[in-house]
Amino acid sequence: MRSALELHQVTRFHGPKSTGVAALDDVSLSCPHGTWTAIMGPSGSGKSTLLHCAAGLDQVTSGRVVLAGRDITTAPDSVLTELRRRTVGFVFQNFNLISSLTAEQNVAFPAKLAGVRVSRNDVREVLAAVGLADRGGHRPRELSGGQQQRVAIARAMISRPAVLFADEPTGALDSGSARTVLGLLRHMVRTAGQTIVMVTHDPAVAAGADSVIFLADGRLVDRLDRPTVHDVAERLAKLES
Ligand SMILES: Nc1ncnc2c1ncn2[C@@H]1O[C@H](COP(=O)(O)OP(=O)(O)OP(=O)(O)O)[C@@H](O)[C@H]1O
Repeated sequence: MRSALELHQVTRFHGPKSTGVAALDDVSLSCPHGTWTAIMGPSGSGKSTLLHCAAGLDQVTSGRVVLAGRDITTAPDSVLTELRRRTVGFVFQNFNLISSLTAEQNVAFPAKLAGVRVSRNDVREVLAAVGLADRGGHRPRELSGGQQQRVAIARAMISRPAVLFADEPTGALDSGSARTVLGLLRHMVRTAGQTIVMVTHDPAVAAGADSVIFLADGRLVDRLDRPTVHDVAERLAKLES
């Protein structure tokens, strides 16, 4: 099976070589299509840097990144911009919805900005898929945190991204809403074959994924397939001690 995302010996250095920091150090990783990968590790271990390099938001110092079959390592800005619009989707901790726009308008807005035509039907379909068919006319303040995050997921999904990147997608949610959002992500992987790459600090969230990779000091140091909350928490505690 071809991978949706591949990192080959990726290093990302910040600052001058003598005094700088290797935020990522020789990381190789393959995420097959239709799988959900969680990235964990202590604070400062390189999780966000990995996500940003994988999504084409940051450039690697050495190594290669192949996203949806395309080597993006040395791609020019114009290609990366196009890629961000059409090939990847992003979901962040704080939803990043526009408060003056309705849920439907929020979902359609980035696509419109990118000059991509989306029909009202497309918007309604994707909102229905996240269980918000009856909330399209509501503004963010009229929605719960979990509902706002589901609007953000619908917004990311409308371009049918090859990879959905999520940075602490449940970090701002109560446990009930977090469960709903995680259930939705699981459903997207299982029924639509969506590929997800997610950063989280929470073992219970990581245990929803198919695999968990662990970073420490920029290096990929461990991996769990079919993770349980207990196993994830134990491995993480070992890295943090
Ligand atoms: N722009 C930058 N300039 C210099 N150092 C940086 C820069 N960005 C990140 N770093 C360093 O690279 C390392 C990895 O940072 P990164 O944000 O990827 O870690 P993280 O695992 O996501 O951390 P956290 O869990 O605290 O968000 C850290 O030591 C950080 O200080």
